[in-house]
Amino acid sequence: MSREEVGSGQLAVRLGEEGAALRQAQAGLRRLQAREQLFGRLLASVNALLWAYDWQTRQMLYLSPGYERIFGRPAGALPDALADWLACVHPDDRDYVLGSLGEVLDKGAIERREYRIVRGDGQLRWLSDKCYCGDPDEDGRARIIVGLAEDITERRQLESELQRLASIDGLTHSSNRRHFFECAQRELQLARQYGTPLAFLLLDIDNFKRINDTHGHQVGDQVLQRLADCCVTTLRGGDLFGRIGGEEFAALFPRCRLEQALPIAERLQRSIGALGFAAGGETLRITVSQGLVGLEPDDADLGALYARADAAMYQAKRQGRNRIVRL
Ligand SMILES: Nc1nc2c(ncn2[C@@H]2O[C@H](COP(=O)(O)OP(=O)(O)OP(=O)(O)O)[C@@H](O)[C@H]2O)c(=O)[nH]1
Repeated sequence: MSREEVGSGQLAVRLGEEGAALRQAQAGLRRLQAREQLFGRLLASVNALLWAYDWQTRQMLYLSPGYERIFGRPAGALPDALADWLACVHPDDRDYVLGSLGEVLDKGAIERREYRIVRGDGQLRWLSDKCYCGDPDEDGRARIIVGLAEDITERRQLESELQRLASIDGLTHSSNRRHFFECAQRELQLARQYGTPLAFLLLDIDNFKRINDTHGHQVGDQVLQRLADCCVTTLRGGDLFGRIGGEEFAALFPRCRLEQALPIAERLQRSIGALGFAAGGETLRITVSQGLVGLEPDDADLGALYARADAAMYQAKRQGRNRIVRL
């Protein structure tokens, strides 16, 4: 075989090898492109936003297409995206968002990070924005934070509605016993802390059993509802009020001495006495007995205040009902 023939044979082999390598590279490229398209479709279809932020350069590196949908704004130029992001955060939550972003550098991950944003159309939305931080580079400097933000507004609304429902009395829509005493406990702590006065009132409908027995439970329920409405409108803004038993209600007057609470109890007595209920062709009137007490230095807890108000209220019953007894 001549030298020329050997040379052209080697060239053909090399060309063949290079052609195979090229086809392999092209197939690899097609697979990468297909995978990129798949990721693109996945990111565009999930109702969440993936993001990456370079803590070192203070620049957003990546925002998935969810940004436009969740924030209701165009993605804009990447370098400004963090500023854009913060501008959309509710002003009261901005410090928290920045602070927790820095915190993730120490903790490695923040699983619960919830705050409010204002969308492009002005709507207020709640975000759950978990974030994670990778290990530092070899030079120990570059820090990339990645995050997953989801719109959780509906969940937050549901939670607060459940909370509201768990704290109100289903019939009168006033605070239920548990919620009333929780709030009263907080007020008592504040009164102790700041040395301010506080008054506590128990109010019980007189002969309510007779109303039920004579006119039926429906009329009884109506009495409870209207009495509660009447108390809420008669009391002042900062006062607490709740239904703590069948026909028993309680009120707490923060920063109010016993003498200052008395005119309020008297006003309640008059407003309730003026209520009229249509029952069996006549107008039914109701009265209430009230026990009113003020916080005293010896009162160890809310229980002590409650016990004295209860004793005062039963004294009012024994004295003939339709009256206020102070203790
Ligand atoms: N309609 C109605 N009645 C209720 C409700 N909860 C409790 N009651 C009734 O309230 C009545 C309370 O009766 P008592 O404890 O004997 O008190 P009272 O008749 O008001 O008598 P005094 O308190 O001594 O004036 C009972 O008949 C209970 O059935 C309610 O949600 N709706």
